[in-house]
Amino acid sequence: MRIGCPKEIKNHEYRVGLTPESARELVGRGNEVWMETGAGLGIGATDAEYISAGAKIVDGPDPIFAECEMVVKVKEPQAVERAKLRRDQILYTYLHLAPDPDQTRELVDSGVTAIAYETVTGPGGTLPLLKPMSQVAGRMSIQAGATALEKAHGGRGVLLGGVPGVLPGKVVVIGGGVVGFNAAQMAVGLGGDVEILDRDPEVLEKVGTFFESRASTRFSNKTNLEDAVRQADLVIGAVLIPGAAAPKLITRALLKEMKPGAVLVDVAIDQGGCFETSKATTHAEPTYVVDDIVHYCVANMPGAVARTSTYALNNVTLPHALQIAKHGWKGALSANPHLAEGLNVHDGAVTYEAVASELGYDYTPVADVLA
Ligand SMILES: NC(=O)C1=CN([C@@H]2O[C@H](COP(=O)(O)OP(=O)(O)OC[C@H]3O[C@@H](n4cnc5c(N)ncnc54)[C@H](O)[C@@H]3O)[C@@H](O)[C@H]2O)C=CC1
Ligand SMILES: CC(=O)C(=O)O
Ligand SMILES: [Mg+2]
Repeated sequence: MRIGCPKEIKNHEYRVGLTPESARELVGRGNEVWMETGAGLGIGATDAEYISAGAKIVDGPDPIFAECEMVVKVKEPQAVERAKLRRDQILYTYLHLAPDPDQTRELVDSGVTAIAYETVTGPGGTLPLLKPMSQVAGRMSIQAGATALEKAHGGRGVLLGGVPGVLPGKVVVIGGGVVGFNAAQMAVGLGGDVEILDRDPEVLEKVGTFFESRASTRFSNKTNLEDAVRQADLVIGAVLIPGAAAPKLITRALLKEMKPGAVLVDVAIDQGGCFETSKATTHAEPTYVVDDIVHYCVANMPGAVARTSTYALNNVTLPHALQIAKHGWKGALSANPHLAEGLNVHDGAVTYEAVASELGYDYTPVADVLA
């Protein structure tokens, strides 16, 4: 198969879909890999490294979108990229369609076969292609939140770990999944006063057992959540209902009851955000203030630590890319029901139920397109 990897163009996105090592694996199994010139520079990988891995370097994204059977990316295609997608082409990347009607419509209109990393499943309902980026974003959320808490960045001037004789900052993590767990690990490590809320008793048991007395846990209902948020210096929004838009758990009215200068980090922003006042920001301008509360809502947090993130991402995306390249998308998805969960759009149809119901499309089950 001819596989292409364009340079990412989202604001401050430095990751790349394929590392030179991944290109080498694909080429070694008889595939062609076309890399856009400079695609790997954000992770320190030069064109020369891709060439020695067996890839071909092409000028600009156009040859990739025009001539490759599969396009491997990191972020959702931006509008100029969507205009280049073709029927009979496979797009393999993060999509986050539920909160993004424009992207969904243009993917549907293009006829492309779009496989979303974030909805590919693993055993036990896990999301193995989202997991490494959630680990990164969870860990980064505490760094970002700690910085935003500094006065010069609009925060209330609280050091998360406190100092001897002064209490630490209160960190409230909403959602104890991968992002929440990793955020809690960092916050505990810094000496913060950490509380984790979730509504899944098994998640609460897992984090409770792991953190023991180093973090407290509470069931996430409206009363408990509001009580925790009122006390917080830093709130991490880390909830997910797979494929669906995030529920709005902190209303604008509740902001007025928070401590002025407190910080909200909405990691769930790529699914629309879990705070009513969240709107996506970029690494260039990551924060804004509403009612004295600092909001950090960067939708591609891992892009800032591109090298770590790209290698972590390729570790989980490459095995499926190899299968798609070997068997074609239909063969690979038919053989692997977990990968089939990744199919969001095919030949003008929406094939992921939560996206279809969120955005008012007819839902076509993946089984129907594989038949
Ligand atoms: N902004 C960014 O750069 C990045 C964002 N993300 C996003 O972070 C979000 C979280 O991802 P993961 O941690 O991997 O998901 P996960 O599925 O591992 O964890 C989500 C948790 O939220 C809990 N939850 C659902 N509704 C809740 C509620 N009402 N109250 C409390 N908890 C609730 C679930 O029980 C689950 O434990 C996703 O939207 C993901 O796309 C992930 C990576 C990067
Ligand atoms: C998960 C995701 O959207 C990201 O890593 O940017
Ligand atoms: Mg994202």
